[in-house]
Amino acid sequence: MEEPVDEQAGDERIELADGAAEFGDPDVNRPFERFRGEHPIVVEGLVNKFGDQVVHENLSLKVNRGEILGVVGGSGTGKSVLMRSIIGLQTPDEGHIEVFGRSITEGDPEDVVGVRNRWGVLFQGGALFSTLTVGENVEVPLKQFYPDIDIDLMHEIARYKVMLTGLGEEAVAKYPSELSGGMKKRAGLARALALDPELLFLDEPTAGLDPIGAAAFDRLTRGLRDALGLTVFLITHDLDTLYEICDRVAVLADKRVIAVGTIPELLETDHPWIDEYFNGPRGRAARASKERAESLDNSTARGA
Ligand SMILES: Nc1ncnc2c1ncn2[C@@H]1O[C@H](COP(=O)(O)OP(=O)(O)OP(=O)(O)O)[C@@H](O)[C@H]1O
Repeated sequence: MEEPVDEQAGDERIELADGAAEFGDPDVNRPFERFRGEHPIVVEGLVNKFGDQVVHENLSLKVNRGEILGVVGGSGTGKSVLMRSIIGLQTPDEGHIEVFGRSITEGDPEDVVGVRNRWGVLFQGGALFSTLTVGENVEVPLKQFYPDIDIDLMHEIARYKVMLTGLGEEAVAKYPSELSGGMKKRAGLARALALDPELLFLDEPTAGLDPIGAAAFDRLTRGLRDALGLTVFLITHDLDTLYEICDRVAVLADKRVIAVGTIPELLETDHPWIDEYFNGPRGRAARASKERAESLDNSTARGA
């Protein structure tokens, strides 16, 4: 038997179907889309050259959704160039990069704009605008991507993001020159979080911080990843950071990613750089510190 046709309901269905079709189109920028695939970042066969200098040659890497991936390598091995390639600030000579399943290296640049508002970046040193207050710095990406947003709402979002990074409310009105190094990093992080990103890029976030400040920043990074469900691409030279918060570590050497895995997995490889890095005096000290902290945790748990 045929269903009775309700013209009004039919119209509604058509309207909904139209809307759904528009949002289902992969070419449309969907502001509230969340990536559900396994690898938010996929790099394949990357080549980067500056004149005669080959920085990357056939570099490949996949980042898992929800992980904190530490990226290490000697100075000048191309960690920052890799990050810049992924976020579209460096055009590679060859290779393919996808972020959230969309090509960064090919296709319509407008499409990349639709992906760019889904990541946040903390550059080395914070890269804050010195003539803007912390709050105004956080508002920069909001104004860029959501120019019609209500001004009071924008101030409120900026205030919230600043406080999310552990800075007091009074920091909102301060200029970068009035902040300590650690506070600048947090302010830069607040700006990186302005657009509620799914993906966070951190370039040497603990460089220049004292050990206590660095440990606090590590805890903040892990806490934000856990609370907000972020994926974190973290370039660092800080062995304590690797041991404390990174799920996996990617090692850059010989112009490519030579290994990626947990630290115990990396220790099983016999690459001389990896061996020297993790088994050298600093590597041993970081491991001992991690083991001490774990044994303290265990004895506290047993005593409780
Ligand atoms: N715009 C550029 N023009 C020319 N050469 C560049 C440019 N950007 C980077 N390079 C070169 O590429 C190489 C890799 O640089 P990159 O900054 O990625 O290294 P890195 O691994 O991040 O180093 P560090 O650990 O010291 O920060 C370096 O030799 C650098 O001089």
